[in-house]
This record gives sequence, C-alpha cells and structure tokens, in this order.
Amino acid sequence: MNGRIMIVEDERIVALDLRQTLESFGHEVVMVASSGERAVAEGPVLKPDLVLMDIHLDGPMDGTQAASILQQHNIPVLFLTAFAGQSMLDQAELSSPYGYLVKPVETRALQATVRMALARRRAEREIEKGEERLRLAMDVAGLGVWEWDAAAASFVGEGQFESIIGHTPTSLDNADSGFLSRIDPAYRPAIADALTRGEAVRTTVKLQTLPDSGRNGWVDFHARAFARPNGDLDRAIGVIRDVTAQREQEEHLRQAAVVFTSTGEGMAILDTQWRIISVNPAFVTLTGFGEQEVLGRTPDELLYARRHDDNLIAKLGQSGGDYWSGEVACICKDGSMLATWQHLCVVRDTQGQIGNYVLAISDTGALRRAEAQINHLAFHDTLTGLGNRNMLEDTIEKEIERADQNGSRVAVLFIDLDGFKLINDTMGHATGDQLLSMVAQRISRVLRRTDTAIRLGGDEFLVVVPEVTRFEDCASLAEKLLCEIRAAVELDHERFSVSASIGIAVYPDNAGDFSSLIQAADSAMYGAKERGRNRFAFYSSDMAERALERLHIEQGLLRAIANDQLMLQYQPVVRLDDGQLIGFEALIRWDEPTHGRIGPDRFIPVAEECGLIDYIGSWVLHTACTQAQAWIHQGFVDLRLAVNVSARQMNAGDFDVTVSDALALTGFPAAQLELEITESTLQAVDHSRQLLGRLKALGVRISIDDFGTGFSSLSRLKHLPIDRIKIDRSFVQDLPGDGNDAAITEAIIAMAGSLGLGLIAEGVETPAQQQFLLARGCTEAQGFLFSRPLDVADVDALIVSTARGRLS
Ligand SMILES: Nc1nc2c(ncn2[C@@H]2O[C@@H]3COP(=O)(O)O[C@H]4[C@@H](O)[C@H](n5cnc6c(=O)[nH]c(N)nc65)O[C@@H]4COP(=O)(O)O[C@H]3[C@H]2O)c(=O)[nH]1
Repeated sequence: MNGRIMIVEDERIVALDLRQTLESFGHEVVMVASSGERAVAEGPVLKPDLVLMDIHLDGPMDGTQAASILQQHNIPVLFLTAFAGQSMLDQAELSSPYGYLVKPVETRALQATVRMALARRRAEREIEKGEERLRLAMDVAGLGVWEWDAAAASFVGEGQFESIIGHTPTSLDNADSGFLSRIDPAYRPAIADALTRGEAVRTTVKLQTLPDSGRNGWVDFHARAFARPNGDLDRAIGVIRDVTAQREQEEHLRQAAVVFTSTGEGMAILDTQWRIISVNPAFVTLTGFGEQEVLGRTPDELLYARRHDDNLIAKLGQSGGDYWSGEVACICKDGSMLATWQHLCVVRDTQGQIGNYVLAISDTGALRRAEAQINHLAFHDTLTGLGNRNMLEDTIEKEIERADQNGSRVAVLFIDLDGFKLINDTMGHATGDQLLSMVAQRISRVLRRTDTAIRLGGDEFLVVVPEVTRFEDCASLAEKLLCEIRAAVELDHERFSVSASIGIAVYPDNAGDFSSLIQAADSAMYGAKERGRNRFAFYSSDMAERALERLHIEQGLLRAIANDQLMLQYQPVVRLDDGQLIGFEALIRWDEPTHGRIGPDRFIPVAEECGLIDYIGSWVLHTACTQAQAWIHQGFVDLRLAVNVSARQMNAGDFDVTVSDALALTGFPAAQLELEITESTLQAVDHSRQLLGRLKALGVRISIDDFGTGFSSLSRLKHLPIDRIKIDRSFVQDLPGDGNDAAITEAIIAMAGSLGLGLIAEGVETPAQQQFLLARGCTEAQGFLFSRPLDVADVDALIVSTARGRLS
C-alpha cells in the first residue's frame, strides 16, 4: 500500500535521492523539510502517513525533538541517521519511533521498512478510529467509563465520567478522593460486596453531595471487578450514566400519582375522543359511578344534565385556549344533583399535539352552603334569628319603593323593652339573652308573613309593616305585641314580666326616607316611655321637637361646663319634730343665658346618656364639699351634706377614688357626707355591693333615694351597707288622704325601724304631712314646708339668722 510521506533531511542530495526512491515505489512525498522547525510547523497541517526523519539536522531542533512534537499529533516517525550513539538512541526512543534506518539506506531495506511502518500506521489508525467512535458513542449516550487498576493503583475515568462525578478519583475505595466516597453511604456496602465477590453490579445509586459545588444526583452504575488467580483484586471496570433528570421525573410522576389517588378532587383522564381512560377514587366517591362503569364513556354522557351549555367540548372551544374552568351542576349515579367547580385542561405532547384531556371536579356544595350561611349571618341577628340592621335597610328601601309605586304606606314599629337593663345586670347576660330570644319569638308569632321583624341590637326591635291602609291596624298590632311581650316568662326558675314601649312611624306621613322613618319611630318610642312605659305611641311632631331639644341640651351642656353656667342650690334638711336644721341636699341647676334656669330633670338624663355625667358628678362633689366646709368654718360644725349620685357615675369603676379625692382636696369630713343613690341605680350597678363597701370604708354614709319606686327586695337591702332610706316624694304628696300611700309610707317606716336604718321623708309641703310622718316615727324631712332649695347667699343668711334654729 502506498502512503503520503514527508522527508526531513538537511542534506539536499540525500533528500532528493530519498524522494526519487520513495516515488519510484509509488508513494507520494508531500514535503521535503530541511529543518526540525519546518517539519513541526507543516506536519500537523499536511498530516502525512509517515515522516522520514534525519536525527542530525541543521538548526536548534534536532530530529528527536521534532519527532516528539509530531508524535503528539499522532504523526508516526521513522528515523534515518548515519550514526547514533547510545545517548542519541535513548533520546530517539522517547518519541516511540516506527523504526530506525542507518544511512546510507539500502533501497530494499527502505522499501520494506516504509511498507511495514505504513501497515502499522494503518492498523493504529483503525484502532484510533475505533476509540474515537467509542468516545463519541459515550458522549452521545452520556456515559462515563472508569477503570481501577489495582496493581498500578491507577484510576482512569473517560467519556462523561468527570462531568458526572465532578472530579476524577485517585482510587476505588472509600477514602476521601476514592470513587466509592462519591456514592451515598446507603448504597456503598452493596456495591463493595458485589465487587468483592466478582459479581456484576447493575444498579442506580445516589451520589453524595459535593461540599464545594453542592452537586449531587443519581447515576446508573454498572461495574465488575476481576481478581488475580490468587484471589487479590486485579482491576475493576465500569460504566456510569447520569440519570438525575429521569429520576426527578419519576419522582414527580410518583408524587403526581399520589395526588391523583389521594386528592379530594374527582379527576378523569380522557383520550382525544373525550372518552374516559382513567378516574381517581375521589371521582368514584363524588359521582357514585364505579371505575369500570365510566371507562370508555364521555363525561357528557354520564354526568351532565344533557343541557347544551354543559357540553365540555363546547366549553373548551369557547375558552379559546387549552384551559377552561367553571361551575357545572352534575348528576350523580343515584340521580342526585351535585354542585361542582370543574377544571378542564388539554395535555399536549412535545410536538404540541393533543394527547389527553384532564377533567378535575370539586364539590362546591359545602361552599354553597357556607355562602348561604354567610349571607344569612350578614342579614340576620345571631342571637334571635330575626333580621338585622342590614336587612332593615334593605327591606325598608324596597317597601318604600313599592309604596311609592302603588301609593301605599309603610309602618315601622320601634319596640324597646322596659327595664331590660335591670334584668340583664341583675340576672346575668345569659338570662338576658334568653329573654331577648323569647321576646323575638313572641314578636314573630304576632306578625303576618309580609311583615319583617328586626333586632337592632340590645333590647331594641323593629317591625316593618308594608301596605298599611289604616292607622288603627298599626295600633292593634302594637297592642298585640305589647300583650304578647308582657306575658309572664320563667327564666332560671324565676317568673318575670317585661313590658315594652313601642313607637310607630309611618311612611310617607311621618318621614320621607329610611333614616328619618327610623328616627321618627325612635322618637315615638321615647314618647311612649315618657308617658309611663308599657304602651305605644304614634309619632308626632312635638316628639321630634323633644328629640331636638335633647340634642340642644347635649350641645349646650358642653358650653355650660366651659362657661361656668352650672351651679348648686342647697335644700335644708330638718328635724321633723322641732324644725331644727340638720344639713342640706345639694341640687344642681343650669343657668342658661337665653332660656334661664334649667332643672336637673331636663339635663341630668342627657348628661348620663352622653357621658358628661362623670365630669358633672365630680364637679358637684367638689363644689358641694368646698361650700359645706366653708359653712362648717362659719360654725355649723355638724352639718350633714347630701349629694346625688347617678348610676353611670357609680359604674365608672373608680367612683370611690373620686369621692376620696373630693374629701381630701376640700377637707370635708367623710362622716358628714351622705351619698344619695337611687334604688334603681343600686340594682343597675353590677358591683354595687363591693363599691358601697369601699365607700363605707372611706367613712361616708349611703342613703337610698326615691325609696319605694324601684324593685328592691328587702333581703337584698339587708345585706347592703346602707345608712338611711328616703321616702319618695310621690308617696308623701297625697298624705295623709290617700290610703294606699299612707299604707306604703307606714310600711317603709316600719321596715327602716326593723332594719335599723335612718329615715327621711322628701317633698313635705304641708303640716298635715309633717304630722302624719312624725306620728309614724319618721324624724327627718325636707320639703317646701321648711324651705325650697336655696342659693349659697341665702344659706349663708339662714345659717346666721337661725344660728342652727328651727325652720318651720
Ligand atoms: N314638689 C316638691 N318638690 C320638692 C320639694 N322639696 C324638694 N323638692 C324637689 O325634689 C327634688 C329632690 O331631689 P331628688 O329626689 O334627689 O331628685 C333630684 C335628683 O335625682 C336629680 N339631681 C339633682 N341634683 C343632682 C346632682 O347634682 N346629681 C345628680 N346625679 N342628680 C341630681 O334631679 C332630681 C330633681 O331635682 P330638683 O329638680 O332639684 O328637685 C329636687 C327638689 O327641688 C317639695 O316639697 N315639693
């Protein structure tokens, strides 16, 4: 076989001769180079099959050096030399030459040697090509090949080995740089055992995470170890392939499979013809269809109410994409309806062709029910189940609209329970709630289907009555409601009777819109309360005026405080038998610049409602104590001072602190201060017993004002630290003529005696009243008979003139 040959020879004659000889053998001489430098420059470009290289060349690079470089390019070299010593031979050997010819070369020897060299070159080429094929195949397959030579203690990794493992190990073992150390410890023993036994290993292993790069992953691991005859390990060889991506995909598939089987959402996988090819257990549970019953059928045939717009294909088509979701009513196997939310999506293959459809169905029945419940809660009162404020507005707006259209009327009945707070405070909130529920039931019992009952909050209820034609109908409904509510009820083993006050307002007669209609009914309800409770009242314009007046008073009170318009009068308290002055009751007044003097009955309830009473109450205490202390200094040493206290003041929590501050700041003796607390206050204040205890601890006295008008039980009074009771003016005023009042007054006096309480009568206007009380054992009184409430200057004069003498 002929070859392409390069000649490297610095003697031109020899080079020419060689060329001619080689060409005569049919070889192609691709180049004649006269120096080593030229040879190494052109050799890699021309890629000759063989280089005939003279060892002794002109120039810095001799033939052995040039041969070493050419060898790195896989270009075989045949040395030609006239003479070479041992050291030159040693040097020449390093470049693994194909042969060595001594000049002058004999033609036949040259031909034979060149032929042999070319044959060897061809054989080597085949091997190189094979190796390259293998390398390419390994690259394509992502394989890494490794070999451990035990005798040479060398580890070789080829192909993708290093990129898979991250480095090339120096040994096979578990040592830090050993190959097995890169494998997760859980997998190592099995591999080591199999290799030791000489068995083939075919497994997938997890790699250890590399600390510096964080690289880990999974590899297919195929290997086998070979032993020497004496049983020692000779070498091990193996192949690895990175399967991390497949492994992760498998992991995802496994997870997806778990989701598919365990999710509460029903799922069906459909083929391109929309036929079901697989369903999950939730699908079976939700629809009642078994898997075998549904396979091969379409969801449209099975599940839907066969309405055109339930058709899945149509829905997906309308979505204009690969995804649709929406609400669909399904029919289960047993014929029951199932409210569902469905997701339908297209699964495409890598070419973008539709492979499957996935249909996911979730039961929205619970959601629907929750939604209905939320709606119910939004429009209903949770305690009573009646409508709430939202429903009120909604209903009235609708009814007003209807009334406008057909010229009818809408009535609103505003119901407020009388004395509910008292029951709530004394019996506890749970009992109060029970009472409210019961009242709600009773209200509902009386109403027509078209009426609406609302609880506004607290003890306030409202009834909306549409299509009212006669006012009398509203009156009789109110009467029925009053009667129904008033019926005795047993709660916590006690019988109660709670009355109500009802205000009635009518659209469009009394108001032109929703809020003024409610306001009008509210004012009417106040009117009913003012007239003595347990009754109803129609709205009238003077009620609105009174409501307006309340508002004016509230605003005016703020000014009164700022401009010092509040002042105190003092009504003398006397001994009944001889008219001896004992002390005074402080009574507040408001000197309003334009309307004149305003009495406490008009503004104290407003001050209580709007919270100003706390400020006003403590102002009264300070002012009265300061004034009374001045009278003590004037000589009225044992004067008694009575100050009124309202329920709200006592509810503030730190009322005893307010009192002790007033005493400390004014120096007024605690034992001479008497706090007048009304009977109903005592019952409305949650912690009255503890508070009274703390007040008593300060040394002050407590008297019960308006006694006989409230609901006090004697046993309760007995356990409270009370010093005195005050017979209410309403019992005194008709004495001695009214037998009833006389009996009550006698009973109160007897009771005070038996409980060891002090006693005082108020509102004594006539000597007959004085005599009656005196005869029954009441020793103290106040009233116009002795003196009206006086200004400070008048009291000053009185103290001087009477020198603590008689007033009557
Ligand atoms: N017809 C008649 N009336 C008599 C007679 N003697 C006294 N009065 C009036 O009866 C009321 C007695 O006070 P009250 O029962 O504590 O009733 C008081 C008290 O509950 C409350 N009040 C007065 N001052 C204060 C105060 O500083 N704080 C608080 N919280 N309430 C006060 O206002 C209520 C009304 O006070 P006033 O209008 O001053 O009315 C006073 C007094 O002027 C009489 O012989 N005949």
